[in-house]
Amino acid sequence: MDRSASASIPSSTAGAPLYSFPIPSFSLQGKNLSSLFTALVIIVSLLVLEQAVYRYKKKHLPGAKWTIPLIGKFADSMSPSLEGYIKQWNSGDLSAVSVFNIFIVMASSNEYARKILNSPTYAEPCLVHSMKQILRADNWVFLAGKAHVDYRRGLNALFTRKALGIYIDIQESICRKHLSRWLATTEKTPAPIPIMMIARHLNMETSLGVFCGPYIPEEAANEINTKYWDITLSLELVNFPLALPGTKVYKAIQARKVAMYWLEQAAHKSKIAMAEGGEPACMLDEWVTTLKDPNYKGRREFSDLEMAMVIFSFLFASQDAMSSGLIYGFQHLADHPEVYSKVKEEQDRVRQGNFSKPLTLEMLDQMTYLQAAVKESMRVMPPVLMVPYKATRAFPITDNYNVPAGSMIIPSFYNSLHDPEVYPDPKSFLPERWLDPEGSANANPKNYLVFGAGPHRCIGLEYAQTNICLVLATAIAMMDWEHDVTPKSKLVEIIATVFPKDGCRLFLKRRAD
Ligand code: HEM
Repeated sequence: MDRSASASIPSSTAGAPLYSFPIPSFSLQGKNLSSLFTALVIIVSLLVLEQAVYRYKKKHLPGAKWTIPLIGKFADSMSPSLEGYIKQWNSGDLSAVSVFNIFIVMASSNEYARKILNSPTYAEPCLVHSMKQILRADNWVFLAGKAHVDYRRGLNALFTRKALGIYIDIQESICRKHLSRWLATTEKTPAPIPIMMIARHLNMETSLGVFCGPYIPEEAANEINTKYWDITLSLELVNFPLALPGTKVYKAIQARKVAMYWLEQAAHKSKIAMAEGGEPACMLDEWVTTLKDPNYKGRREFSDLEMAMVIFSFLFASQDAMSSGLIYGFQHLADHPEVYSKVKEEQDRVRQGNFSKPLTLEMLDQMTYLQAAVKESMRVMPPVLMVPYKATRAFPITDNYNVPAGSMIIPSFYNSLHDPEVYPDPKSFLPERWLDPEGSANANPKNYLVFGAGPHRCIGLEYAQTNICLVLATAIAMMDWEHDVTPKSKLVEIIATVFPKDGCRLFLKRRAD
């Protein structure tokens, strides 16, 4: 038995000298020395190999010459900043970083961003690393090639003009309900309110209302809304690799389970309601009805689980991006009184002074200035800054650079949307640039990457634009707002998408007329 002090005295013994902790003793002789030496050689070799592989993959691309061992730029990816990204994008049309030994190529120019989005043979969306765990690996969004094209074709029926016409009443009534609550809050305490979280709630209830209609009770919508924040928080470029209890990904998976429970129930109820001859009143109903149409060509049977996964993918794609678009819509209008008053004049004209008349798609079509303002708001501050793709094979992106197979390759949209050749004075919020059909903004639609491009281009883009216009039009019908500008208003918080750092604080006042 070892009688040495270090082996026998527990470390918690009061008064025990520091040296008496049970530190494993290495006798620096013979076999132990050679094991230690071997271990050191292996570690150093692995570290050298790591650097060599990074340098080999990076070649001449701009980026750090060396990568921080094991973690790379993990710390930066934990607290991303728009300024940091802009610096990276401006360092070259293509640039390299490594995080947790995932080699990442950032593409900032319009040419390369579009090339990635339009090259399904070489690259496919990988969203962020954790997404397969959160969305489930069998979610349709992870399909590739023909399987993806066919599946998506069936879903297009949910975003036709006819379908959008069904959704509009739901959108408007939920919007009016929420805006009335916002006003009631400020009437109690006339302080400015940060709209970030309440706009997210409005958006969540609208999405669930549009997607699932009466089949999701309000308590469920509230529960999903609260839990969903865990999903948003988990959307980091690179997460801790294991979904252990307590990690962000683990919490996000629990939140998905709650949402999926309600969505599956909703799919089931919609099928029953439509089988009983009900009229379509939401997206699920529209889908179930389309599948029964004798002229419909495509797969006809979808289980409740499959339908729930599709609806969850829509929720996932829309909750953060749409909330960001909405919040900056409010902020940009408040910060530009000349634009705000033109939007108000247009509302008066289109609604002919009747602000309680229900909105229709035709009325929204006539709000061309508001549409331009919404388009411009998302150009200045694109909700989605970039979309991570993965190189499925060596991708010859330029004549002298192949993105190595297995790398992350991230097209970013910011530089395309701030190209001074296409959008003169790119940082300024100028809706007028969209009013001239011959102007450079309209002449270069390839630069407007707010909704991506290629086979994975946002399927919900018309619905999204309509909804942001509808919320702002309804808000103008019900209230006036002013921005409580703080030192953080112009700073950008990146939590999956972009938000003003102070949560966009607004003074709200019920419209007098
Ligand atoms: C302002 C709001 C929105 C923005 C800025 C936005 C932006 C985007 C972007 C950038 C992509 C990736 C495109 C690509 O890889 O090329 C995308 C994909 C997608 N979006 Fe949206 N989106 C918004 C709202 C919505 C809504 C409301 C829905 C559904 C109702 C939706 C559903 C989807 C889906 C399903 C995809 C993946 C499509 C596929 O892989 O085929 N999005 N969106």
